[in-house]
Amino acid sequence: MMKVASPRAQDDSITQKVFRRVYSNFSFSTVEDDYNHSRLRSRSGDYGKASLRKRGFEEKEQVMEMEQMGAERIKTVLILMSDTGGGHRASAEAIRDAFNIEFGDDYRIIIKDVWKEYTGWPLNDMERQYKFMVKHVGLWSVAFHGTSPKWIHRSYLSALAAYYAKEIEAGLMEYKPDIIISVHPLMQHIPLWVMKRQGLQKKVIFVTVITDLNTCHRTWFHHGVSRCYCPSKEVAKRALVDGLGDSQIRVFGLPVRPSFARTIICKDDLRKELEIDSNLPAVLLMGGGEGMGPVQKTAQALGDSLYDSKERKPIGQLIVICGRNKTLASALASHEWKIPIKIRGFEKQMEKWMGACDCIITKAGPGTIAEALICGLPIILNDYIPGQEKGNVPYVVDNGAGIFTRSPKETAKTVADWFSNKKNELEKMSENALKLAQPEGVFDIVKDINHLSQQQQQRIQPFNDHSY
Ligand SMILES: CCCCCCCC/C=C\CCCCCCCC(=O)OC[C@H](CO[C@@H]1O[C@H](CO)[C@H](O)[C@H](O)[C@H]1O)OC(=O)CCCCCCC/C=C\CCCCCCCC
Ligand SMILES: O=c1ccn([C@@H]2O[C@H](COP(=O)(O)OP(=O)(O)O)[C@@H](O)[C@H]2O)c(=O)[nH]1
Repeated sequence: MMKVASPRAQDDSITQKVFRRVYSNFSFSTVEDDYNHSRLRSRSGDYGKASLRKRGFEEKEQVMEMEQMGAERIKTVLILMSDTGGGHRASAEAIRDAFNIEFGDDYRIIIKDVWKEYTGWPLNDMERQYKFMVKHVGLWSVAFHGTSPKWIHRSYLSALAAYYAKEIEAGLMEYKPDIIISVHPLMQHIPLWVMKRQGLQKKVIFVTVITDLNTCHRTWFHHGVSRCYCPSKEVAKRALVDGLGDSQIRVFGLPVRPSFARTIICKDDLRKELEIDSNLPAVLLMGGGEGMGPVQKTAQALGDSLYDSKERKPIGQLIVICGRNKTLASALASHEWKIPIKIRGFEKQMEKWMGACDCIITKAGPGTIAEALICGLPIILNDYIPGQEKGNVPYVVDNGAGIFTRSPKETAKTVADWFSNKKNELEKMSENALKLAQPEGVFDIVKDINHLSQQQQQRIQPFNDHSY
């Protein structure tokens, strides 16, 4: 059951609304540059302006007619992401959904991996190379920390930008964005460079939404952005140290899909729907979008610890979400289990699975952590990727929302205790998780972007009034 967000205040009359939009469009489209395109011209052309001036907005019918002719100005938002892990896509989708809920058709949202679609090797192959590197953690650690100095990552990215300049430019310009949102650490430098080359820095709003909770890479912090949305105070401090200004930084939380924030969770109903035993406590075990970390060993240990061999009955049940890791799913399916278990692949409605469970075991992926906090799930972190995920461990543990252990046996014992003689501990951690959660963060982000966009329109408008 979804709680629908209350629609935006509709205090403007339709005439005012159309006036505001037609005028701001016109201003935008009179600026002479390659960026103007036929869609904008036809939406905001001379007919709109002349007719509005002549008739002074007296006849509502004519205004309505103009709206039908396309005077209504839809803004295009291009979200740049890459499927290196599952978190960037989840955050991009969260932002898209929040725009739709808050602003309806006012914004057209496009989510793209411009690298994959428009460039060649190695940029178009990041997913595969990233998977390889994080499997060999030493290699990833060297790459992550070795590219931290600005001069190193800038040189790399400049070389790539120069090599693929035309392709990337074509890729970005195809969508004619009014606003670009990057949710990826490697998607600041090159797009901003393209925008500078095109003279678009003042016309296209560029913002970064950081999807790491603490020890993020320095490529996230680019001085040329209008806003850098930080999910936590820790990240905001790093942004300040890296030279971003107060006016650029906002701390609203990591963007989580509105289905988490705006769904009323009824555990019993969810369990019925998902065909999960309604009487036994349930632990959710996962490892990000790729099913990474010690999932198989942990599942086996839980199979033992959640079975009371004296009473010959289970004291809990296990849900394993393997994501895109098919090998893991089939290995688990071939095992014999003494406790109720569900083994699933990539799930689209994670809010339901989290809502149906009592605690979660996961690697320290920021997306999964932020979602689990919203669902009030105590978290056992059993792994982290060196670099960007390392800081997520103290973020959870120091705030009393979970524990960290790499040992599958210790993990399994902790869950068994939580489900039997340490229920109070589980409850306390659940309360702490809810305190740390920021379910409205994604809405605060899109509202702020909308505000930026309105401010920009107002800046352009006076110039236009003079020029006409
Ligand atoms: C003395 C210097 C030696 C340096 C060695 C140089 C090797 C260069 C090779 C690779 C570059 C590595 C880039 C490191 C910076 C990455 C910044 C970062 O935080 O990346 C994280 C993302 C993944 O996102 C995270 O996923 C997590 C879960 O898995 C979690 O969700 C988290 O929230 C996310 O933030 O990583 C990437 O996207 C990296 C992909 C790069 C791997 C492919 C390498 C080769 C392919 C293309 C070249 C890319 C451009 C190189 C420019 C590097 C400049 C920093
Ligand atoms: O079957 C799955 C497994 C994971 N996820 C989502 O993928 C994201 C994983 O992001 P995280 O930052 O935790 O880790 P990553 O996959 O980036 O390593 C989270 O939003 C999960 O809810 C999902 O939607 N379905």
